[in-house]
Amino acid sequence: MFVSQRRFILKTCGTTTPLQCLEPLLLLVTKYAGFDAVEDVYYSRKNYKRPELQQSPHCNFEQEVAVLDSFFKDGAAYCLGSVNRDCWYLYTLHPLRGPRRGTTEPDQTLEIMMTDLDPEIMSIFTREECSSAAEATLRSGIDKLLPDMIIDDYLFEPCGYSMNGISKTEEGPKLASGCYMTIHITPEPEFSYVSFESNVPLESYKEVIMRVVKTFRPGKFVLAVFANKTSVAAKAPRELEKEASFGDWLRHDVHYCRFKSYDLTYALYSKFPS
Ligand SMILES: C[S@@+](CC[C@H](N)C(=O)[O-])C[C@H]1O[C@@H](n2cnc3c(N)ncnc32)[C@H](O)[C@@H]1O
Repeated sequence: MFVSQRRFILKTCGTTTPLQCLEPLLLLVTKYAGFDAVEDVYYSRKNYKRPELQQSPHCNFEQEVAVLDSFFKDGAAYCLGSVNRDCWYLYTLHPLRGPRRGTTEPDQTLEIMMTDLDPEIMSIFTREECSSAAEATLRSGIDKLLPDMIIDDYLFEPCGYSMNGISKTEEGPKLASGCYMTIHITPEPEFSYVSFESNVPLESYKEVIMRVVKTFRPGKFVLAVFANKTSVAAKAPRELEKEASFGDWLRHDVHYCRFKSYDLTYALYSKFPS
């Protein structure tokens, strides 16, 4: 969970039920932070491998949307990608119509959702191979993905890895202060999955994406890149729309979307025919 002055970011996994925190979260924000309106919401996830194992309302996106709609009156739900294969669901407020309240401070997000990962790399994220999270961070090269990050990492027993990073604010940072990156790794070969997310402001994400996919070597990955008009990354969604490959990974699907103040590109790449 990342908390900043005007925003919460919650990332969960497994069979957690993040939408159930909406009501208490909104109450707490009103009571303790004095905010009286929600400026925007981004609820997103990749399609599940085994949706039937989830708990309500997360077994299907329609149920999730119904819960979100009960809180927000101007929400819009999207599915990008192929509904019978790989896709990515998004619920957000203020699609294209209506006045937008609040500020338009620069904002951008890069998400890379990777599946079918190289077992040799995945073995790093087990207690058998590494005795500490710090060792796994160094051996995998996670520490080199973005410069100047203070990393809080965790290696699960017997396997699994999570890290949260915040950019350093002193020593003349190469990155803007307050940037985050977060990586979560499920190394089990039957359902291996790695998610990477960051709000680092860059004009182009091509190099970071290449570093990330070379580090984890997925068979397949989904990209989602958001940027608003005031961001240095404003042109990044358009740039990625044109990117037919990343090294050995070929693109199989792409969508470019325009929202009121954000542009978004979704794309699916794989090493094999999809
Ligand atoms: C990356 S973790 C989930 C991370 C979660 N978002 C977090 O930071 O708490 C998922 C991987 O860790 C393993 N794991 C081991 N113990 C776990 C636990 N107590 N909770 C969640 N995952 C666990 C799972 O088998 C899976 O490979």
